[in-house]
Amino acid sequence: MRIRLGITEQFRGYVPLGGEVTGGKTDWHECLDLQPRSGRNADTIAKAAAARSADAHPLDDPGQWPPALPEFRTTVMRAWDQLYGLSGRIAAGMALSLGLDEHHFAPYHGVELSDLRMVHYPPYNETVGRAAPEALPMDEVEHGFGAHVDYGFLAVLQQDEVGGLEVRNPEGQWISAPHIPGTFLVNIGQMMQRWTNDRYRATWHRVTLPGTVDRYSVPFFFEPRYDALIEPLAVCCDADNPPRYEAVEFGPYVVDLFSKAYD
Ligand SMILES: O=C(O)CCC(=O)C(=O)O
Ligand SMILES: [Fe+2]
Repeated sequence: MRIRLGITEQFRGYVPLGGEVTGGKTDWHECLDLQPRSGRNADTIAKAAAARSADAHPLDDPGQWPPALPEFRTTVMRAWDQLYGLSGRIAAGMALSLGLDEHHFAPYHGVELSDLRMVHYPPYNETVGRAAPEALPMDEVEHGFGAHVDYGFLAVLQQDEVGGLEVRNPEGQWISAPHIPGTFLVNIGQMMQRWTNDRYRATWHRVTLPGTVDRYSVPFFFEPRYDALIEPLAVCCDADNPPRYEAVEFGPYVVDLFSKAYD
């Protein structure tokens, strides 16, 4: 397929059923990752980010779009802009909650690695599994999406009413996170945990194996800039609670994680 993630040399595009592995197990979902032309390795992402002009839309790339759906592009770009704006407002609220200026995180926002993802969980059965592009080993499939934390700043997610998303509470129990009409579910990502020195923990979440109906979800991953240096905030550290994390540059850090997830 022309826009398959693996062949586009981008961390974006179509990922077929069986094409994603979480925690060592093959997941039961397919998805489309819509994100700026960012390149497959740390160097090309950095160059693309530096060269991007202010008036070009982050998703403005003809190679990105399924050719059979001409209106898809306009709709997705509009959704992208709204979700990016909403995420920035949530980040401002989080800054205020930490006693910081509301604009504190603004210099760290970045379009180049942010990602609008459309996920489909087909009904789970042997026939679909055997016919999947990666010919799924059915005895190894345990989840629609295995337990994980998202990498970046935060994720703003919409899901249909089918259900199956679970989050882990501080006691280690998995609790259901059902569809609530008119709301988004917001997951904290790893970088927010590092910034806040564990005051805000990244949300462990997973999706159970689907039943007999299709499930759809649309997470938007709001990520720091490629060159954002993430280190514990002074307001979250003191003599009794010293910094627990080294500083990391987000771009190279996440490119390394992506490479392990898809190759
Ligand atoms: O489908 C969902 O509800 C969750 C998807 C997810 O966790 C992800 O894409 O990182
Ligand atoms: Fe996730």
